[in-house]
Amino acid sequence: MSDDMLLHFSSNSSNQSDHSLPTKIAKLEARLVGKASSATVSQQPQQLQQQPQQQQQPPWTSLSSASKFSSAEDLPEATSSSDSDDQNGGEFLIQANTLKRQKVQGDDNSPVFEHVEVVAEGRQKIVEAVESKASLDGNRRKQCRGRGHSVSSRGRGSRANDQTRQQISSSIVTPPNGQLENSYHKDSRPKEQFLADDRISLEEEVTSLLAKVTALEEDLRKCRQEASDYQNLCRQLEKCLLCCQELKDIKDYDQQMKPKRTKMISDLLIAVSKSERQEARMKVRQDSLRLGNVGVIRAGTLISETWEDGQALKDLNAHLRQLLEAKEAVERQRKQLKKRQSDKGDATDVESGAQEEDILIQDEIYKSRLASIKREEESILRERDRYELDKGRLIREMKRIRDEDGSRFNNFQILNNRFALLNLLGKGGFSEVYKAYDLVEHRYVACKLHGLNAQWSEDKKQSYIRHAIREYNIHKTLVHHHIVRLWDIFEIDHNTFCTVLEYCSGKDLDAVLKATPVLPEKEARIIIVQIFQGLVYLNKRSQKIIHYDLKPGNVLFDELGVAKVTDFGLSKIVEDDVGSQGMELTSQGAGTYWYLPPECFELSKTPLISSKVDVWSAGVLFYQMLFGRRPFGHDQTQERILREDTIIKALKVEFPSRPTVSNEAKDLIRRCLTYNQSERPDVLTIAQDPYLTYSKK
Ligand SMILES: Nc1ncnc2c1ncn2[C@@H]1O[C@H](COP(=O)(O)OP(=O)(O)OP(=O)(O)O)[C@@H](O)[C@H]1O
Repeated sequence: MSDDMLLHFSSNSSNQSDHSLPTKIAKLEARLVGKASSATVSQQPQQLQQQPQQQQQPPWTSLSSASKFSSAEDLPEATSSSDSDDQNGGEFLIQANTLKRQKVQGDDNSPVFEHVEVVAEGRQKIVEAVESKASLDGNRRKQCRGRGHSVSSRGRGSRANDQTRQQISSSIVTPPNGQLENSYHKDSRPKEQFLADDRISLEEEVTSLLAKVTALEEDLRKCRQEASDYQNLCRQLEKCLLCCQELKDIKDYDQQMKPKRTKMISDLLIAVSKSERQEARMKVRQDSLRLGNVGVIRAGTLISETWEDGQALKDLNAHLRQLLEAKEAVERQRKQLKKRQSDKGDATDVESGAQEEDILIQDEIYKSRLASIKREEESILRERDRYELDKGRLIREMKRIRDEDGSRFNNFQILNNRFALLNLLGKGGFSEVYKAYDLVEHRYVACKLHGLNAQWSEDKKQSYIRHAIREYNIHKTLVHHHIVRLWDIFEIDHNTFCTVLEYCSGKDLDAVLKATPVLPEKEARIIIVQIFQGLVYLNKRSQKIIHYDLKPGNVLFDELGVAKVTDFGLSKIVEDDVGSQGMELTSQGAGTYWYLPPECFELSKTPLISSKVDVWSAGVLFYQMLFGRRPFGHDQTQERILREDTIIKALKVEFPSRPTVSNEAKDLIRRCLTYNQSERPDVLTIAQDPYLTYSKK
């Protein structure tokens, strides 16, 4: 039995049965032969060194033993790096067996192990011989090993370098048995040739090892960088955690303080609103002294309200009467003068010449006086117009105050734990609109409180709510600069719900036109352009919308004068399957008749409508801004418009001679008020009109 077989046997005897031994040896040999190819060149010198010993023993036996012993230097790494001989190849199996052999040797000095020692000596010699040859490249090799060791003492690189070192060791001093055996038998080249080959091989190996070491060093550098990054991250994380804690503390504090803060804000808002209410009432009192007041007339059991003019109007009217009297007196004098002039025929030439000049001068005086009276009269008439406007505003403000006083929401409630109601902005058909403050978003809003009449049937209430929800569903999706935003909707009680709208602090267009019935064309133009921009938005959505209720009261202004369209209560969603003629108008009769087109008054069949309804309404609005009156049925009531078919007869629009308005503006109005629906442009077409664009020419 060879040394190798013995060693193998002894090392495996504790945990393997004898019958596996031949198989293992065969396997081992096969591996050694298989692995030899890469190490062949480097192993050749060893083979040469070992030749004397091999004369007494089969060559593979002693060499394989030598291999085993040389591997023992790296034993800890070898044993720890793997426990699978399939993975590590034959030489690793041999190393493991060597360890076990040493253990057995300590226990028992059998002749087998004496023999092994001899072989070990032989192996030592081979190692020395190889090392002395390798010393040709010694410095580089040392450098390589030195670097390997320095790296091996640290982290991840250490394991890699251990492997490298093991490779160095095994590749230099542990040639596989089969390979050496083959070389021994087949290779008969001169020694120098082997040495040279060995040197080249070692150099190559060293180069490759150096490259590996460099790669490992790079790995190490990256690891260090990663470690340092990780530390930085940890520090940042700590800071973040601290910040989070602080933030949490602040949030907790904020939460604690929130009710207090909310109370403070709402108290302040209430105080401001109360003083605004007082101021408003004081102003109404003062104005009514000057402008007039609402009085009550009793006629039997009937009590009705009437307007009693104030002192300002009385004074103006007295002044006008005086002027009229003065004018009449001057005109009487002028008549007499003219009579004197016609009577002068009897007088002498001299007398006649003097009288004529006198009459002419006198007449000039009267004419001049009349002109001055006229000027005064005009001025007083202008004042009276102003008075009428002030009176209208006063009446509206009085009504607002009365509505506010009568409202059940006038005591600064906070709705939905969020909206602090302040002062009443106005009252519509079925709603009250309050200025309010959003305590969550911290902005002013308009809360529209829809009250259902308690007397209404459940059906009517449900229908109203359905209608409002429909309006909400349309309106809430609209986000545009020229459309009032709808923020929220919620129920207040069984009979009341609230919609929350963007607050527009300016007047609505209705109030603007009541204060200034005629707007300069420039101002009217920019307003209509904004309205059309809103309409274009409504018609460019995937779900097109017809507003259907465009009128001055539904155009609001924010604090910067930006116009915004509101009130989508009558608006219609144009469904995808609607034909080119438009959708059916199911809510005929609704809307404000001055602003609706002829097709909406069609009675013979269900009218088909489209965005052209809004084009007509915008045309009416623009006309009204420019000329101070509506083009059709201006002085008529809604009921009369319907009765007299005013709009159905509105075939052609006429323009007053004054004020002067540009032809472009008139053309736009004519296009908007095209009687025939099929010929009238729709919103997207009319929006292309050059008058509605401001691009530089
Ligand atoms: N978002 C808002 N911002 C500021 N004021 C508003 C807002 N919405 C409405 N108002 C004002 O509230 C008042 C009442 O508005 P509302 O829409 O209820 O009246 P209306 O249009 O006259 O009535 P109706 O809608 O029943 O015809 C008006 O003076 C209007 O200017």
